Amino acid sequence: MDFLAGCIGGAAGVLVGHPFDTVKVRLQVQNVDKPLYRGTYHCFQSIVRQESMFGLYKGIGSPMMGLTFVNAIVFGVQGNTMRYLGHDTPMNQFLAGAAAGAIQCVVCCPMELAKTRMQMQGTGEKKSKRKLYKNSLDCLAHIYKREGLLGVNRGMVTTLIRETPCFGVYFLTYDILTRSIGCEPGDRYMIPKLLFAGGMSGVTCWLSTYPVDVIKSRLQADGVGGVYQYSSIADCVRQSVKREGLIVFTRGLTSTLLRAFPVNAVTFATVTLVLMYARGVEGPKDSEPATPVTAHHTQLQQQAQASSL
Ligand SMILES: NC(=[NH2+])NCCC[C@H](N)C(=O)O
Repeated sequence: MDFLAGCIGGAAGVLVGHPFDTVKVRLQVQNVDKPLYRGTYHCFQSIVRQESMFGLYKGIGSPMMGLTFVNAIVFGVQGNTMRYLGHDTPMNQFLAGAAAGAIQCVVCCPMELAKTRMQMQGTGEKKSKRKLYKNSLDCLAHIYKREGLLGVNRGMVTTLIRETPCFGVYFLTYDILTRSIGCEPGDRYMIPKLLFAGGMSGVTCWLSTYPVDVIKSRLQADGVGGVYQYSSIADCVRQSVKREGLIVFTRGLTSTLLRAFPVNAVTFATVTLVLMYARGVEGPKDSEPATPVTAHHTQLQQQAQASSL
């Protein structure tokens, strides 16, 4: 059930947040010597003006297919790891989230490679008239044909470095917030509280490893137009800091945070509600530790039973 709930939550999140992600990638990867965009709003405006609203949704195929599946893995692995760990402690919340974050990289890395390439296609001075890739799957097929499995997993190391701690923070933050603001069963403000806790979990986790995300985007966009700038992660960091200073690690951060709150508010609230109502019958067995999402529906179930007596 965790997997299905993660699927539904993931799809809801992608629809809400993809335009913000496109702006983030464009700002992270643009050539600082000849910048196309002055900032977040100018980037939004330029994309809509030059590429219509559809320009903001370039590359959505990949995250729509991938993120939905990724969220299914994330919430499925996290829920089952919590059951395996047996006790609901903050450390176990972090560890279960980190395990989920590491495992989902298998899908997340190729998905984000295709997304990044599609989002960068047709931009900058190397704007090629002929579109190289028809869609995200065609993009991955091209890369696989040219560079094999290694090529399709370009950016895997930075993705693992970014995702493993980040998802630990993601679930730990949600656990702490939902317990401290009290998403009590029958609480008339439960939904807004779930949305707030989910949104803040997304913001916190993106902030926790954002510099790594900048490097990952640059490595995955490297080679668009055939010119490779970076020979390694260290080389990418060195060149980026040398040319732009430490401020480079904040490129696209505003758009990322504007995206992170609504996307993760919707994702976590959707997952929690789907689990609550879908598990209304069984609820977590006594032997199962409550994960944040299962804790909610157990409380709600008790409330519902009490009120029906
Ligand atoms: N690199 C990260 N911040 N990973 C966490 C991603 C959380 C959520 N799936 C999102 O897209 O916002």
